[in-house]
Amino acid sequence: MATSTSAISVLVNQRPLQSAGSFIPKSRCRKLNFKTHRKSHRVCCDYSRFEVRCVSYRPPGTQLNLLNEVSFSLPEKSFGLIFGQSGSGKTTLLQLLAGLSEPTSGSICIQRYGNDGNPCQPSEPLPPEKVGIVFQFPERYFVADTILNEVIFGWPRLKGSLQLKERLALNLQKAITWVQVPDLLILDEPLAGLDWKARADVINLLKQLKKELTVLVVSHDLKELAALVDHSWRMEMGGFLKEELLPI
Ligand SMILES: Nc1ncnc2c1ncn2[C@@H]1O[C@H](COP(=O)(O)OP(=O)(O)OP(=O)(O)O)[C@@H](O)[C@H]1O
Repeated sequence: MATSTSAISVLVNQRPLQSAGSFIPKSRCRKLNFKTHRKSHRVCCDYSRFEVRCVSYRPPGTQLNLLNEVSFSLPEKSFGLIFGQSGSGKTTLLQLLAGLSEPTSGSICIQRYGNDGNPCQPSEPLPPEKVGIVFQFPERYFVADTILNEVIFGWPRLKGSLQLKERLALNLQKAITWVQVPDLLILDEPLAGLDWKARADVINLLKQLKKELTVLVVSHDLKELAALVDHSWRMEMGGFLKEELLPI
């Protein structure tokens, strides 16, 4: 069973990876009139973080918050792990990060910092196209092994349309290359239901991906992922998140 491995491939491997450090060009200096600085001067942005600020979520038509003032941040090119009891709200949080639902309050953004540790630009909302998501049950969402095959799945399969298909496929390939890899990759239970070989493959893949992008994982498999983890949080029942070392 290698469902999750192929799902990650669907989202990532078919596209060229960004070169290391391309998330924010090193020491990109801009002339800014940024509010935290009293007067306009040269500001150097050295690194960035994905920041979730005081996010609460209540599904439309319900009376209960699934997430309650969740705040955390993840530096670029680091590996974060969220663990916690079933039903505490972990998947709900990932869905907000991927832009599949909107927070009821709070914000999800990218904040760039200078080498003095202060913000060097106003924060920007995290655009959904910068986020790749591997769902807990990818087989429910995908039918093919590559993005290209997935997208052209419904295309005409008649003999005579081969040329048209080739042309469309070429255009698609260009579009996919243009979109490139996400900056933030989130994975919901990437090891669940896999045999030992597939689990080892996914862990190796995550190790490689961590060099290229920021990774956030929700998992119960804490021991197997521990070596990769830079930051971890526990989601408590009721959708309360707190920073906590892995309990292993
Ligand atoms: N649209 C919705 N409306 C109402 N309740 C919902 C909705 N979506 C999820 N829930 C409930 O919110 C809670 C959190 O669900 P969520 O799937 O985020 O938990 P989880 O921590 O990811 O659990 P698991 O580890 O089992 O995947 C659950 O009790 C779930 O039933």
